[in-house]
Amino acid sequence: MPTQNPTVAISAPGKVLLAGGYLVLDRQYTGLVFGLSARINVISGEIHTGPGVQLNEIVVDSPQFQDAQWRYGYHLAPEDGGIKVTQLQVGTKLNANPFVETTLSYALTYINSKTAGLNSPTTIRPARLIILADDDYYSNRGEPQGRFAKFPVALGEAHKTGLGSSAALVTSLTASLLAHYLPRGELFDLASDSGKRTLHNLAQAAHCAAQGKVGSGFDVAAAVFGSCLYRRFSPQVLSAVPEPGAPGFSSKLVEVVDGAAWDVEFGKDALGMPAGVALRMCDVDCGSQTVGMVKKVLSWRASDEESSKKLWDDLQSRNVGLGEALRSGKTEELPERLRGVRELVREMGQLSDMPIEPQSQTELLDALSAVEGVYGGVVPGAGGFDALAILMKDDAETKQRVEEFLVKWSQEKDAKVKLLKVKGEMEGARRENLEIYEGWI
Ligand SMILES: Nc1ncnc2c1ncn2[C@@H]1O[C@H](COP(=O)(O)OP(=O)(O)OP(=O)(O)O)[C@@H](O)[C@H]1O
Ligand SMILES: C[C@@](O)(CCOP(=O)(O)O)CC(=O)O
Repeated sequence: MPTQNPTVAISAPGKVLLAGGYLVLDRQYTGLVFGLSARINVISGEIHTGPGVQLNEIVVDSPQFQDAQWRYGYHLAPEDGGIKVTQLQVGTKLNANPFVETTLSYALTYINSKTAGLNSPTTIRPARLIILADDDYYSNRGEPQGRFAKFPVALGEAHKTGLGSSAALVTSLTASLLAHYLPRGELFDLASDSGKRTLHNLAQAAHCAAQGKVGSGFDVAAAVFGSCLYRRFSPQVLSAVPEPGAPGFSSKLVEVVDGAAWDVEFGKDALGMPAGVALRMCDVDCGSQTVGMVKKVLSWRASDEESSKKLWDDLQSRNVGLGEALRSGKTEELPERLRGVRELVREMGQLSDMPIEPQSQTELLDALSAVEGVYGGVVPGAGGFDALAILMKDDAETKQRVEEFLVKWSQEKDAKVKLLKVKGEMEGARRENLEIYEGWI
């Protein structure tokens, strides 16, 4: 009788790129990356074949959202194509989820190769995976149920707050599959450095494939390792991986994931958060189109290499100074260092004709920075209208002052600005105990 695969729960944090947006796309520069306490959780468990469940079927549920279930068949593709995953049509709806589907193809192919002695899809038994997201990932949430809110809408209609749900999802889903099918201590142990590296490499490959572009990967790095001083991997590390199911996909994927070409750096000791200081996120209920912004800024950089290099070098130096002040606990330096970073970010926006720190965000940041107990803040990552990142004293009085200020600001400006529950945190992906999901699994 085959042994049961263990029911496993793994969570991964969201992300905020406090400093280094755009620069971190180039390996010459680094980014101050913080994990966030808003986590994406994936619980894996067996499903028993029976009426309605095919022999080779994996079901993925996102029970917080309406109609959010994806069912997949899978088979071993010929010519070393790995495990090919195909979404099964249920009724008339076939709402694809590229992040889930691509992650299944990549992780199951890697897993199958690692149990290659059997070289049969039966080593990958049917499973059910449940995705639960802390509610700060989306603005329009319904009734909270413990850490997890029920959302009154379909996933596609949820207002994202830009905390990196896709990277956290791909990471926790990858880790859950690895832990479910490769028992801990034999071929995969998330608690070990080698296990985290395997998870990072596999999740980066899947996330970049699902997104259809190779970003810097800081978001997956945060999901795996938590807060760190991040230097991206060389894009060509992933360039030779074929499509899932294509000849040679399996061998190439395993060669890349297990290979030594990953020149990525995660300076865990190079970044920290001083005691008594909290990184908080301020949602402006809007959002940004990162891809278009990146294209415009990089086009400016290419068109004006000399002055853009000087600006980026100066900004890198100010970003490093901010990271140093945080690591060493020099909170008295934070206001000036945050102002210095913002000044060059605004200049980059002006020169590239891309409002990285739009006027309305400038006004809000300046006003917030004047609230007692607030050190300052930035438009993180690509900037625009995603949630702001602010550094403030980690005490109830400051939190109350900030929330009162935001209520007043929202009324005066006819805006919807609120402090999210989420906080910066150092830890990356981790196993969770099942009891925190009571009522959901
Ligand atoms: N709870 C969830 N269940 C299933 N899929 C999810 C869930 N949350 C996010 N996703 C997947 O991730 C996608 C959102 O990723 P996207 O890259 O657009 O934004 P993000 O990663 O949340 O934020 P950012 O702007 O920081 O990248 C959704 O379209 C969906 O495919
Ligand atoms: C602009 C960029 O440097 C950061 C994007 O950050 P965010 O998605 O806005 O949180 C792109 C990248 O690093 O992949």
